[in-house]
Amino acid sequence: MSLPLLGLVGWRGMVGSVLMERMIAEKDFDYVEPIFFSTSNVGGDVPLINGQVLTKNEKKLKDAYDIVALQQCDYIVSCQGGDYTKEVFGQLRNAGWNGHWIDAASTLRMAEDAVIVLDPVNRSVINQAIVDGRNNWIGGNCTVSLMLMGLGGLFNANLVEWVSAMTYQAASGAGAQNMRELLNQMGALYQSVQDDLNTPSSAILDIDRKVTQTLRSDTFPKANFRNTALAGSLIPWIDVPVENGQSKEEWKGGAECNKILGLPAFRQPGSIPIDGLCVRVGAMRCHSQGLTIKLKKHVAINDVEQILASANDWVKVVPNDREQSEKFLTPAAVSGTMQVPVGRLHHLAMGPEYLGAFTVGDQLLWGAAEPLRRILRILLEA
Ligand SMILES: NC(=O)C1=CN([C@@H]2O[C@H](COP(=O)(O)OP(=O)(O)OC[C@H]3O[C@@H](n4cnc5c(N)ncnc54)[C@H](OP(=O)(O)O)[C@@H]3O)[C@@H](O)[C@H]2O)C=CC1
Ligand SMILES: N[C@@H](CC(=O)OP(=O)(O)O)C(=O)O
Repeated sequence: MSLPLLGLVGWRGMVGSVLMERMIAEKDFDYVEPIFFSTSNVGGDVPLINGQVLTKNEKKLKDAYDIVALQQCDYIVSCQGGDYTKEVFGQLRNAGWNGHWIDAASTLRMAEDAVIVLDPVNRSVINQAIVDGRNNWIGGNCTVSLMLMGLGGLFNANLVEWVSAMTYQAASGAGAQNMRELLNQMGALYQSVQDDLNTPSSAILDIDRKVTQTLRSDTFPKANFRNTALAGSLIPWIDVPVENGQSKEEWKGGAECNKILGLPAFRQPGSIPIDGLCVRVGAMRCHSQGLTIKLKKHVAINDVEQILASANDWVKVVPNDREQSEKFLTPAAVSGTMQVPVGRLHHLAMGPEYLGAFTVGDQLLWGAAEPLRRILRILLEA
């Protein structure tokens, strides 16, 4: 029996590469015949992924803008970005293609017929959409998905009145070039004071003065971060401005969370207010979030921990203890892993229903690639 055809677009980018690794690890290619598309190397050889040729028949890269070629696919997964989706998706549907479109880009997320996929949190929404014959499946914003992976238990138990999320987002969310630039910035700072650091008697305020001069100098590498330093600093704005003083990244918190949970649209009666400030920090690929959660009632911390821990297989409750927080609740500990630790759980001074929490997650795994490969498997098994 022939396998369903899976078109892969954007497989060599940063998100796409993480997706490929995860699909190989989970043996997803045993269930599909992949067809690799390219926007830049049409006719080139299909890639070796982890040393393997994954295609059984098609050995050349197809044109990612060739609607007829795309139409042959039963499923298309795109990690190519929003501009590609804007250009191709409408043409494909207008040409009568009714296969499953699975996409990492934000373009279609809020479209009425699109489902934002995060199955450990919204499997019931996905199941209903399958019954309804939906075929547009979009991965959520990384910050949103990671918050829901961490806090899903409280939302599912209908305990959340509102959430304020203060984020600490990694350079990877801005793209591969930004990760490189962050490291170049770190290197430039180090170089500017290398001799002083090697001299134990040097004065720390002199070192600091040189670092600040370097941060502000015209030659500091910062083109990708819109001429702003990230290393040794932070950037309190992510993505374009929208209404109400929010950045688009902040708007996504409310808009996407409510949609993922199957609740009324953000700011409509019955939706959960979710808002905060999104900040870029010098982490590589883990987004962290400091959360203030107003619960609908007081819930004992032991019960909160139990509700959170039992929500999915990846959330890990870290006891609110200094050593364990330092060891397990950091980007350094979580990077490259599937775990989503949540900790610093305690009632806040504002009152017994106010809960403080901190969560960390890899924004390329649960924040981008993993929900896509999981919806593919769900659809293949449906
Ligand atoms: N970065 C993130 O955190 C997240 C991104 N997304 C979405 O995923 C999309 C893709 O993001 P991301 O993977 O970071 O983008 P990349 O820039 O890493 O890759 C996008 C495409 O750029 C082309 N490309 C050109 N030069 C290179 C190169 N040197 N190495 C690899 N690819 C290259 C490839 O297309 P081709 O092979 O056709 O030339 C590739 O598919 C985003 O636009 C966004 O919509 C979603 C969630 C999180
Ligand atoms: N905006 C996110 C990354 C991202 O790609 O988000 P989205 O998938 O919503 O465009 C960040 O900067 O960390």
